[in-house]
Amino acid sequence: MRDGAAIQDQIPDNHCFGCGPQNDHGLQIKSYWRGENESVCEFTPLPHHCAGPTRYLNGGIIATVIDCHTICTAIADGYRQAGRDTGTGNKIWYATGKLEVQYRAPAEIDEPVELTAKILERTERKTVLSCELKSAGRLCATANVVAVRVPDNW
Ligand SMILES: CCCCCCCCCC(=O)SCCNC(=O)CCNC(=O)[C@H](O)C(C)(C)COP(=O)(O)OP(=O)(O)OC[C@H]1O[C@@H](n2cnc3c(N)ncnc32)[C@H](O)[C@@H]1OP(=O)(O)O
Repeated sequence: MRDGAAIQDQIPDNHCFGCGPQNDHGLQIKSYWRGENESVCEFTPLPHHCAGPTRYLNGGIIATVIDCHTICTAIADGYRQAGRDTGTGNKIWYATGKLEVQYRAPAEIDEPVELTAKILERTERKTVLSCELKSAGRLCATANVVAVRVPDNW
């Protein structure tokens, strides 16, 4: 179950490799709210996103999708906290201050990965999130992320 349109399709001017709709060479992940403090994302790897063995997903790609899913969640939450629809009015941007990933099991290259992010804490300057990544129902990575509010000219 997920709520509304993709968060990334509501954030303007995003050329990010992982989540920017404006980046034709990027991963173009899509994240959706699931309730108040949780968001979900499903990403289908391509064969060239592999690790050394071609059957497993590259760890950098795993970090990137976790990074982008959580930071976009923090951005959308920033708009919610401001009482605005995502992407309306003055831009709200967050950058990754900290991204800590634990790789618990390999993720299959030929299965979609499912990400669930949770907002644990928020202040005016930062949002702390956790994230789980599953492949074929197996927990493959967990992460803690600190998203830091940055000016809209960052
Ligand atoms: C259209 C836009 C769509 C964008 C989507 C992008 C998704 C992908 C996101 C990325 O990949 S962004 C690229 C990777 N990240 C960077 O390049 C960030 C580089 N670092 C910085 O620019 C600055 O260090 C940063 C903005 C993160 C923080 O600098 P500040 O001087 O503004 O922060 P400050 O030191 O005042 O700390 C603000 C709060 O954040 C906390 N903080 C900052 N860095 C931290 C850190 N590394 N770990 C933990 N907490 C951290 C800090 O403790 C503090 O918390 P409190 O308010 O509770 O005291």
